[in-house]
Amino acid sequence: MDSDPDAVEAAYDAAFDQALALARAHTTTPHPRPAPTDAPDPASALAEEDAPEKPREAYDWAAVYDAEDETGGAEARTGDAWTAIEEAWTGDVPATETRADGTPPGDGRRDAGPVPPHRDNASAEDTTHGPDRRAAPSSRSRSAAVRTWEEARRIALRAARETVARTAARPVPLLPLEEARGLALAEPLTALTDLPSFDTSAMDGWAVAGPGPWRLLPGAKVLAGHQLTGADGRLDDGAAVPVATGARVPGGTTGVLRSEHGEVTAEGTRLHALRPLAQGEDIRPRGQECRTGDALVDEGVVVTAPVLGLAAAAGYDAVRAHPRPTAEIFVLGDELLGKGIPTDGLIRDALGPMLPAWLDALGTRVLGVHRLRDEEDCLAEALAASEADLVLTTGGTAAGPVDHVRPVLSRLGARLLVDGVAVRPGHPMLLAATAPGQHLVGLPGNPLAAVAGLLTLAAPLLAVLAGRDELPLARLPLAERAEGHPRDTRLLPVRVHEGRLCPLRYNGPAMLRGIANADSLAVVPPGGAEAGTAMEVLDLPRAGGCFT
Ligand SMILES: Nc1nc2c(c(=O)[nH]1)N[C@H]1C(S)=C(S)[C@@H](COP(=O)(O)OP(=O)(O)OC[C@H]3O[C@@H](n4cnc5c(N)ncnc54)[C@H](O)[C@@H]3O)O[C@H]1N2
Ligand code: MOO
Repeated sequence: MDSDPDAVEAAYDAAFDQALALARAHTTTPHPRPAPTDAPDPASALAEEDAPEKPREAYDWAAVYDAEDETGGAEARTGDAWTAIEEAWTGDVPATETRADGTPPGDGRRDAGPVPPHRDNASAEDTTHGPDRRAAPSSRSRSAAVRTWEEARRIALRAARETVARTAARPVPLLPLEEARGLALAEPLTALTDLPSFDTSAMDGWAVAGPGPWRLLPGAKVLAGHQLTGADGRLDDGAAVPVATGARVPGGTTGVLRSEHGEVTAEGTRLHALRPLAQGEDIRPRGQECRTGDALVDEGVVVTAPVLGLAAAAGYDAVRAHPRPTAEIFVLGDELLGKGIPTDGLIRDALGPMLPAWLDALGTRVLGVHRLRDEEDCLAEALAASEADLVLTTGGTAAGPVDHVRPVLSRLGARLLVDGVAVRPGHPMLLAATAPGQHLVGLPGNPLAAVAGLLTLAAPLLAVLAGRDELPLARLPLAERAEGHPRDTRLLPVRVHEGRLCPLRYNGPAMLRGIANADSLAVVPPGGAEAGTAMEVLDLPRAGGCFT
């Protein structure tokens, strides 16, 4: 892209006008209404409270997408654009009942294969049990209506909770501290000792007994990790002994006089205080931080660097922690290059390098990243063979000629729990139950849309599978107005500056420039939000997985 700002603006203008024309033209195109069906919708049956008040329409994603994609840097005009796009949506579009491949039932677009036998161990509410792995090609999987962003997250959480409930008997390993880093504690960390475990000097100076001046014990001192030398381990009233920070103070000590607050006279035998010394001053009493058996850290808290330190200080060599859930990534697209400069209509795969780092930070063990060609059989084979707790695909979630994710899920008998989310970018994202205890998140190919899918569906699911505390979303005020989508939630890359959220440019679905410079994603409600409004923010998992 031309780096001249005027040229960029002009390009956006042109693209935008074109998109608007497309969107407007689209209002005249009637959408097919799917045949009604009485069959229950598994994801709707999942929870009554998750059901949208009324079914959302199936969007014409192409028209909307075209407009959105080109406007990442030109937010000022999006209000008008959204209005026009909104008009384009008012056509005859309801399609709440679709097959997993996105086609209405009975349109004969693809032969989904024979109906799989009914599983007798799973109910319609079951969000965890997909078909048996490598099950025979099966019937269509039926989708839910497009979900709100909040509903989608709740469904992902619930799906994971049900999986956990079914596998609760799985033993939780006792892991050496160094192996527990990044995992969630499976039981509370309770102190195995008092901390400090002895009365400790907080300063370098002298341990003194009673009021001064004091008599210095000849040749005696107490260093950290050592006993009092040259005395019987106790200080009598009126006595003092040099002491180091961290040393155990001798019995009888009433305070520690800092080295800069004392003066030694009479050829090293007398100690005078240069300022008053309070009773107990600069002594850390035994048990000041905790007593043996006190709860130090709750179950579900991630073992971060400070938790590791605290566990060690409190006497632990090993802790019980939830093993990392596993994930396997399938990056789809014939256009993707693994290295080098993009050329000849080919582009670099941006998701293969990005997702493992984030999954690692989300507490996941990534089993592999595989780039697959846009071939249905190849995808079906790969998905059926995966043993990961969470399978992630990138690309192929839309309705193009090589968008195979939904058809393949249908073929494998997977059940769509979330089939499109009212969020921008990323609305073709999906969540499916693919096998007992296994889920699949289909991330759209557009890179920022993939990030949105990762944080909307995969992050809550993985948090539960990893036994982690569910982190409440933080709220911060907006530094300026955030443009929103008229009807959908918008996830907007933001930087936090002086405690306020500053929206970033280059936030189009195909762009990573905004998110790469972002601290978080702001959850912008439909219609946008004015400066000063407190917005929910999604923390971006920090790559590296150190949680420090
Ligand atoms: N007829 C329709 N077209 C589109 C729809 C639709 O519903 N109907 N949805 C649009 C929306 S919204 C999005 S988002 C994308 C989703 O597309 P897919 O998930 O099918 O992804 P692809 O078509 O494979 O790729 C989209 C875009 O992203 C680029 N891409 C894909 N993978 C990568 C990667 N690993 N690294 C970098 N870039 C990647 C790809 O080249 C495309 O440009 O579909 C819209 N169209
Ligand atoms: O435009 Mo799409 O919304 O990137 O998912």
